[in-house]
Amino acid sequence: MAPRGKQKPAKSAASIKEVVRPQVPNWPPLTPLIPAEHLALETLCPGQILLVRNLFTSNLCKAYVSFLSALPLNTTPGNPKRGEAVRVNDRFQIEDTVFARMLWEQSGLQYLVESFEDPTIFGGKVLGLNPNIRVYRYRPGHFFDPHYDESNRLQFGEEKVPAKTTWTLLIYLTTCEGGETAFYPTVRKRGEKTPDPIMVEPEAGMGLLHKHGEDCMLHAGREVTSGEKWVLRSDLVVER
Ligand SMILES: O=C(O)CCC(=O)C(=O)O
Ligand SMILES: [Fe+2]
Repeated sequence: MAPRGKQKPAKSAASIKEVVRPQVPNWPPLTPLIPAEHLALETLCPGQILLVRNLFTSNLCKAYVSFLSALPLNTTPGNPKRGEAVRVNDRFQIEDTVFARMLWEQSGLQYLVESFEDPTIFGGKVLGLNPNIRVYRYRPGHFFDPHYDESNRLQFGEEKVPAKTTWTLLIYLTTCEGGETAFYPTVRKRGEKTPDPIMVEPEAGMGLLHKHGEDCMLHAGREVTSGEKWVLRSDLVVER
């Protein structure tokens, strides 16, 4: 007989798969929504930061926060890898092509991006949203230190089109105190005064797009002081 404790119960193929690839969430439907023609992509910083107010209605935000609260969120440890920004929040991450497509097509984002006055700012032919969906919950005391977001290469869609991410998408699902997304413009000429940071206060339902990759602005998620800040994150994907 094998010594006690040496034998492990055999895992079925299904349970191994679950460990490696968590099941995709059964996301709530994207309704109610304001028709896309009634929304607008506002420029906060030309070629760098765009905002869409009421991308999600307050009822939709509430439905999402209640749904997301039941997901297995992981608290990110405060010890990042070398070169990574300190980030303290609770997060959930999933590869979900179906949801990414639903969010792109149904929320109004596709319409807004494709009808934007200067489509060149997106850095190529926009294909949709990154299936790498992230959910963040920041509780009081949580924050994301200053960092740059990288552009990632991927094969997009069933046709595996060579693609890359060019802009970060954040959708704020709550309004809270603190928790601003702060952007730090760089000083262009020597001796010039450091410009004030551009502060975006989380507003339930607001979408934010900001350019990332090589000319990403340094940015941070400031500490939440009261309430909870919930964010859905993806990226714009373009052909490469
Ligand atoms: O939560 C925020 O305000 C910023 C999030 C962020 O910078 C990121 O996801 O890379
Ligand atoms: Fe970021």
